[in-house]
Amino acid sequence: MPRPRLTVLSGPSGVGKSTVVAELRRSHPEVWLSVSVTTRKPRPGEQHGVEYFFAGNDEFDGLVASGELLEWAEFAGNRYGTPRGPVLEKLAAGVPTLLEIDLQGARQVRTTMPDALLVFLAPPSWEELERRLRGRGTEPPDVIARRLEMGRVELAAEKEFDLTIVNTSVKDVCHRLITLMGNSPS
Ligand SMILES: Nc1nc2c(ncn2[C@@H]2O[C@H](COP(=O)(O)OP(=O)(O)O)[C@@H](O)[C@H]2O)c(=O)[nH]1
Ligand SMILES: Nc1ncnc2c1ncn2[C@@H]1O[C@H](COP(=O)(O)OP(=O)(O)O)[C@@H](O)[C@H]1O
Repeated sequence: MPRPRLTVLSGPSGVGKSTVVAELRRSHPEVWLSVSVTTRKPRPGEQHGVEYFFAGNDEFDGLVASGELLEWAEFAGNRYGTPRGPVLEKLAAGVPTLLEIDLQGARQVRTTMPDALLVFLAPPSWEELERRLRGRGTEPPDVIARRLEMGRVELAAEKEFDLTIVNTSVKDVCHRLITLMGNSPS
């Protein structure tokens, strides 16, 4: 049986990562999408245990202290982390697994799980990235400015990834990802 592949999807805020993950959840239930823990407040429509596990600062501190996170990072004023146990269980059970995490998290996974495939999701252009982030309308202008600043840093790190997919069409991105995840690491 081919080994299942741990795949990481990263890219600047607003590029479409959540949209791609939501489409994968709908169209490819055979892929397991890790649910991260975050100290960020839920956006309208986000459900505890679906998009994220929403946690307080003390709870997050506890998870870090007890080593329950595979990786974690602070991003734009909030903390985010991947629960370790479920990821290892799914991989051991042969289930293709996807983490949608930021650049700092991707770097940690590169070190701790060197077989992982690191995929960078890129916008068609900087202008389109700004348009998407502003168009989403979920953050106030100061938070958008901060995320765009982070976005420049993330875009500069593209070459650290195994490959780049440009998010022009969400369906095409999903198709590429599924194809990649079906191929065992050589
Ligand atoms: N390191 C790490 N980053 C995460 C995790 N979960 C989400 N992120 C990243 O945190 C950043 C902010 O996520 P979010 O607040 O949902 O905003 P959005 O990605 O702009 O919709 C994104 O780059 C996510 O990929 C995680 O478990 N670990
Ligand atoms: N391929 C695409 N074409 C046009 N708009 C897109 C595309 N992918 C995502 N979007 C839109 O861009 C905005 C940001 O997407 P989102 O998934 O929230 O990004 P991220 O999770 O990377 O921050 C959303 O309004 C989303 O509907």
